[in-house]
Amino acid sequence: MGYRSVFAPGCFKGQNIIVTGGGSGIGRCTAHELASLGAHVVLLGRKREKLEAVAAELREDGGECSLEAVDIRDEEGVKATVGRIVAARGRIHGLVNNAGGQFPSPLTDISKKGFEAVVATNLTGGFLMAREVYLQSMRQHGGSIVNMLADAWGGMPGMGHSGAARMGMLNLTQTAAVEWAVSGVRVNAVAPGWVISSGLDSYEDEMVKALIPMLKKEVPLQRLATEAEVSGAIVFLLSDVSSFITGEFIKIDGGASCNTKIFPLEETSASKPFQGFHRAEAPRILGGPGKE
Ligand SMILES: CCCCCCC/C=C/C(=O)SCCNC(=O)CCNC(=O)[C@H](O)C(C)(C)COP(=O)(O)OP(=O)(O)OC[C@H]1O[C@@H](n2cnc3c(N)ncnc32)[C@H](O)[C@@H]1OP(=O)(O)O
Ligand SMILES: NC(=O)C1=CN([C@@H]2O[C@H](COP(=O)(O)OP(=O)(O)OC[C@H]3O[C@@H](n4cnc5c(N)ncnc54)[C@H](OP(=O)(O)O)[C@@H]3O)[C@@H](O)[C@H]2O)C=CC1
Repeated sequence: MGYRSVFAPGCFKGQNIIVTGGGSGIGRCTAHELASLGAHVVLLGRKREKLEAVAAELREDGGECSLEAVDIRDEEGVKATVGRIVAARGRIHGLVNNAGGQFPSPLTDISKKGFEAVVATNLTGGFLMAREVYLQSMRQHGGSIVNMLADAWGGMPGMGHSGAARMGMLNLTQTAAVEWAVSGVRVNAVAPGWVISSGLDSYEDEMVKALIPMLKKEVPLQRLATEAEVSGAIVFLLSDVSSFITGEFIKIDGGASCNTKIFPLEETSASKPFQGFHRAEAPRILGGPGKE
């Protein structure tokens, strides 16, 4: 039949792909996936030593990579960094806007500076990266951008600054997709729920431990995601398999956002509230008004 999967070995050969936050967690895992598929990965983050450690791992596995230390919130730094990458590599085929994070805190305890630091990290920084990559390479040659969101579809106590930034990033994803489609650039996003990653090391052990039973109650698949489950979706959106998908996002949340939470998960998974349910009995079962 001649069918060949794009995820076949070497399917990203000849492509230069920037992964921000490539020195740890989901970024590191994505970098491994892409390098194993033949891409030249440009690892980007603030701490050079973290990037060097991941670069050594990739090279040990036979992968190709380079690295750039920059704070994505620094406009001039981002411009110069993207300029150096284009000068060295010729063009940029893909950007994974993964760098980000926050500190958990109730809204009343967040200072203006703290709020702005989180918005700058999760929204402005991603904007600066995407804009520069577009202006300096993708506008001329096309490409694919994948932005990082989070499971922020409702209020999430302690994460108000981050949730606001991620929802901003969703609209930025859609707007960039529309404005840049004419240049052959696709812009999509992934929205994970909680992921077992190095990122969780920055949270207190007690908080992470408390999360597990909570997630079992709220997440239909009853666990946290793995880094590879997120990087798989990122690679799909970067690849030609998704060539007619733009302005879209993929939730990687084990079904959490589909769960209305009206009934406890253990009840709904067995459809217990509706066993033996007949429409005529609705007023009796649900307690609402109805015809006698
Ligand atoms: C909405 C749904 C979200 C779902 C999330 C699901 C789970 C997500 C998990 C993850 O994201 S894992 C990744 C975790 N990794 C990180 O968070 C690392 C990156 N984070 C950071 O670098 C910081 O948190 C930062 C604030 C985003 C940036 O740090 P920066 O070095 O620029 O800030 P500072 O100069 O240190 O501080 C600026 C400002 O912010 C206040 N602040 C910083 N940390 C805290 C804290 N722990 N508690 C309270 N306030 C904090 C800091 O105090 C500064 O403000 P002022 O005090 O000077 O007013
Ligand atoms: N783990 C989870 O449960 C979830 C994570 N996410 C998001 O996924 C992304 C990856 O998270 P994860 O791998 O778990 O966490 P990590 O903390 O391991 O990764 C975050 C990366 O972002 C980099 N980074 C942070 N701020 C900046 C900055 N200003 N400039 C450049 N690089 C920066 C860090 O590198 P350095 O320290 O070198 O700057 C780090 O490598 C983040 O955006 C995170 O918020 C979303 C939903 C859930």
